[in-house]
Amino acid sequence: MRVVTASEMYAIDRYTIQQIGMSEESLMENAGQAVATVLLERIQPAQRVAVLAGTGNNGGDGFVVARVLKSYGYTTDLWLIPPKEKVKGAAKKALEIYENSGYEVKNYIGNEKEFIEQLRHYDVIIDALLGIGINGALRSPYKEIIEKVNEAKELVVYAIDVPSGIPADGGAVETAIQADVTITIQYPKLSAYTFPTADYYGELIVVDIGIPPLSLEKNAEFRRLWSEAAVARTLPVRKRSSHKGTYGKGLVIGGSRNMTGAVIMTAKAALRSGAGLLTMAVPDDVYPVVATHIPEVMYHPCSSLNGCFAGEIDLITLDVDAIAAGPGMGRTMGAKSVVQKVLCQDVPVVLDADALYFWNDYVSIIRERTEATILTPHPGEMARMLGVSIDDVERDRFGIAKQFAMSNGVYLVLKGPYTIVTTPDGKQYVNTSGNPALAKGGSGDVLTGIILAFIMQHDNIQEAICNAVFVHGKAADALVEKEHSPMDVLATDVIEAIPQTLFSLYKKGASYQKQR
Ligand SMILES: NC(=O)C1=CN([C@@H]2O[C@H](COP(=O)(O)OP(=O)(O)OC[C@H]3O[C@@H](n4cnc5c(N)ncnc54)[C@H](OP(=O)(O)O)[C@@H]3O)[C@@H](O)[C@H]2O)[C@H](O)CC1
Ligand SMILES: [K+]
Repeated sequence: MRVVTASEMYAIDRYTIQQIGMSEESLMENAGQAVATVLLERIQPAQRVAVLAGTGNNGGDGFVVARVLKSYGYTTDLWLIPPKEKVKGAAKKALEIYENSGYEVKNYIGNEKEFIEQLRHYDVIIDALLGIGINGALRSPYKEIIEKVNEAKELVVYAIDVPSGIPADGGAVETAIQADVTITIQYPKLSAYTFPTADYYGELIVVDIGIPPLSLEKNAEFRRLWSEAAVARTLPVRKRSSHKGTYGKGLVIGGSRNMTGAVIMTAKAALRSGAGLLTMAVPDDVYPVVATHIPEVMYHPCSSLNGCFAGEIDLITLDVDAIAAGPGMGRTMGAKSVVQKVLCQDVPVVLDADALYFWNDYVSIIRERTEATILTPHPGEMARMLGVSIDDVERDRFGIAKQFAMSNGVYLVLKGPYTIVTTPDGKQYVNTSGNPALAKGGSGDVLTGIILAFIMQHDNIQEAICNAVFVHGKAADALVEKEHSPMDVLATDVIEAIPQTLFSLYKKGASYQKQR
């Protein structure tokens, strides 16, 4: 499933109309019919419905929906918010068809009191006030109407395309429809995957209105959801002839006197995710503590200074296939020097946490690298690396991630709800698993371990990273679906949930694995 911006959606519409030859009216009819099909399955015949329609084509979709619901015998009122003369183009045509079918329009203007009075008699509101054409802060009377609808908590609200008031591309929200369900036309919009806007969508349902894929390919950048089906399809298959070396020799670098747990979690997660052989490089001061925790790894104690890396690491003798550096290593000059040495190795490198701290000192080395560099910042780290505020990052997660990945030639994993993976050529993948249980210290360390293990087992780095992000979120989902609440889940619980998650994904992918 692809995700689009408002301007891409308009370009897709234009192309479909002008180059492919579908009429605007038929697209609107398809949109209204597709939305109505969902509504007919969900709304009970005894429920009273109000369709609230605005000036634009979102209102036009609403006219079609109101007509279909009435044709099926539903008690439905169509409230037209602007004066009728303001309705133009395809929406005007849809309104004519509605009226020619013998159905009545209720005008908001002049009947404001009646509207407010009626509101409490409805069970269901269909929000066709504003779609992707919203510009600037909400104007009267839309603002007041939306506030009244939101106040009536007993109403079930279905929004068409986007909850009215939400900017399609995401950003700050002052007033917007708080939908129970949003039925999006053809492709989800960015704001369904950024915050705070995503919180207004409720359940998201996408309906197809028959726009050919060619219109999308010609007019939209590559941005897609990475779902369970994609993971099941792309998980690597273990060959019967394989041995421990087949799945890579990985190196995890991290730890310091104050933070011994992070690197242990990274290593455990990597082992649970299929790393063939794993070595941990830790400051020799903390080696005795770390070594008691994991019997399955080899160790490479490094010289330490005040409990942290002193700066030396002998990477030549280690001979590894991929490296993850950062968890708990501290923000010292010694740590910086170790990371710089790591980046000079000709193997894929994952940098997380403290390894991102001295970003400006690494940029030039990273741009010269030929093997993959994978960075996994959370929004706070991303903001620091760019010298902007966290709000700036959150407001434009997609844009910022793309610009950063392309200009530095890295794979960027911008963490958060709906983690975005961006490849060096700017393709973007939105993760669809995970829940607030992951908003806890240690989550990122676990993800780094899974990524390290997956990039060693898969020859496609993008698929490996996307799958790792998905498995991490899915393991947390599995925990809260069974005996955990989102509050009590620990990062170590997530590691323990990796086996069942992989087990179920492999089962789902069994048919693909046979085909390969
Ligand atoms: N392929 C598709 O996706 C299709 C989508 N359809 C639907 O069309 C809308 C987009 O339609 P559009 O007419 O471009 O935009 P809106 O419906 O959102 O309405 C824009 C008008 O709303 C007024 N406006 C804008 N900003 C504000 C504001 N801040 N406050 C109040 N009002 C605002 C403005 O009108 P004025 O005359 O009042 O200036 C805009 O003109 C899309 O979301 C889908 O639902 C098609 O039906 C089928 C194809
Ligand atoms: K809407």
